[in-house]
Amino acid sequence: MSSPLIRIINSTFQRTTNGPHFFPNLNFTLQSINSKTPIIKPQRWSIIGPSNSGKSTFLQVLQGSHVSTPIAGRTYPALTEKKKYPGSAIALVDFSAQGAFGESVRGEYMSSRYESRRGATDLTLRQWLERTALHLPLYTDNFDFEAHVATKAADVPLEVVTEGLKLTNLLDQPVSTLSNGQGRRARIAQALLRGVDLLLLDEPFMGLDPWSIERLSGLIKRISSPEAASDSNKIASQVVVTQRPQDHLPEWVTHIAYLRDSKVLAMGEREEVVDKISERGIRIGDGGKEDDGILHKVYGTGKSIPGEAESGKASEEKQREPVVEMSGIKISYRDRDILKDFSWTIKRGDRWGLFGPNGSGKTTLLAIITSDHPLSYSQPVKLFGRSRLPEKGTPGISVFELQSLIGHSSPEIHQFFPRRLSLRKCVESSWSDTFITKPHFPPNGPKLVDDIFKFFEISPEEQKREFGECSVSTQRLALLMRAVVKKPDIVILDEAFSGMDEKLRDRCMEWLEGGLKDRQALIVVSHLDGEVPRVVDKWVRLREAGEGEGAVFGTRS
Ligand SMILES: Nc1ncnc2c1ncn2[C@@H]1O[C@H](COP(=O)(O)OP(=O)(O)OP(=O)(O)O)[C@@H](O)[C@H]1O
Repeated sequence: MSSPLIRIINSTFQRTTNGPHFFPNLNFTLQSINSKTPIIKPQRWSIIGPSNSGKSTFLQVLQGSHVSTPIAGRTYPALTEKKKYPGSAIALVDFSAQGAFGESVRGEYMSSRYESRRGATDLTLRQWLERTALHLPLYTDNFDFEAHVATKAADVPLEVVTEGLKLTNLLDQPVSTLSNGQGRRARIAQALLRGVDLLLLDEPFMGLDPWSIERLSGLIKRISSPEAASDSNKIASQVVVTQRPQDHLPEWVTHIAYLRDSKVLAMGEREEVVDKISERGIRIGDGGKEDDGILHKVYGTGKSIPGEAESGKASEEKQREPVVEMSGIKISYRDRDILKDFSWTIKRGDRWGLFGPNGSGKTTLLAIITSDHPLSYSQPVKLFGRSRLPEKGTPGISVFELQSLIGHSSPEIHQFFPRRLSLRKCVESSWSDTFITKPHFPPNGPKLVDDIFKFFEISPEEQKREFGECSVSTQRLALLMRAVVKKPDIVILDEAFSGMDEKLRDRCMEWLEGGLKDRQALIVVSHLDGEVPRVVDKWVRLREAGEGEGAVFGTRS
């Protein structure tokens, strides 16, 4: 029998010796798979719980963080045998909104993501992976990185990892320009390159398209198999993931710990825990998968209509004013076409879903609408009937005008939103020129803010809480409220519900169903059916480079 990788016996944890206790009397064992005594059935754990239940903290405990009482209650027998320390043998990859790439993006806001001339400190994916895998500094003057990388090999070949994560053709791209999903895959590649024994992945599937989920899921299964552990040419690492109760439960998960309020509600073999938890009325898995959902139609075999979506009520359709008119957009980076001859008209009252795999150009298109993309000046796009630059005596539409007409929530805004602002100030910043400048309230502004907080039952006391202190679920809610509160003509919800608890998400859906006015247009981006509001009735699906020509349009009905 091999020694366990982690053994926790009847231990309780604290952040500091005077701080509150969590996971009281925890017992947890993770068997190790190694080449000498392979165990037949690998243990693959999923730590499940709603937002704020302590999932990330649980991973930190496994990693060796936080004070354990008794100190000797938490040990790493298999690592000790190999003379390894948890710090070097265990990697925790969390995709928390801030600092996804550490120093390499240095607080640049999204408009800079699209600029072609980049600073010397902006690393390519290859440089970033090589430097972090070899524990080199990211930037140092007068240091010959190339020579250093050439003489030192990483524990695991770069190509093997990047191939497995579909990153090979992105290696020469600056890391700061990777799409959300690409960035997540890059973070996992970075950890794998370090050749760790245990990979702790905090919500790894969030924001990934169905194909990337399948690929990553397959990779996790492969690297954590006894076959990989016994073959020195293969990448091998045990894996523990966290997920929300409603997320799809991968078939390879063998063990579950279900958490609530930093306590373990049930722990053990998969089926046992699923049964035990369902007795309490909690459902695990498959909340985001609906066979009759809109995404089934978008990506499935359902018929789609090439060209612009048709509406049955043609005359009514004609009367509604367009708020966005794109005719023949073309975006390419170096030799890669992202969007080619793309046309799209969004009218008042439209409820659009914008779908497509990671990296297909959804965020880029939205950045053209919000004018965060420099190409919004030169591309054939009209916003509210006007171009960005003056045209035939008609003045161009300014960034400030656009800001007042558009409400926007996105992972990028989440990433850069100031953590010190209160929830109330976050929502009020809907009327500000920047996140932190004073809002230009209309007369009914404060009342609109009061009303929306009332709808979501957030008391004046709770409104004073700092954004950074709140759970990711509450942060996402605050950003959604910020996007909709001023009742803008265009509401853009880019993955606005990812990281949100199911109950809160449903309440947001209710708000959208009752709260949106006919003059408002809605654009939603999501990779999960459960996160597409029912009001969305039209869709456009982009394709990834090399996946086929052109976008496809369709309707829900
Ligand atoms: N400056 C740049 N240089 C090269 N490629 C870029 C640049 N900026 C963006 N890209 C690429 O453009 C493509 C579109 O990115 P975008 O963020 O719009 O995709 P997305 O559909 O929103 O993806 P996700 O679902 O992962 O958020 C990606 O492949 C990205 O790597």
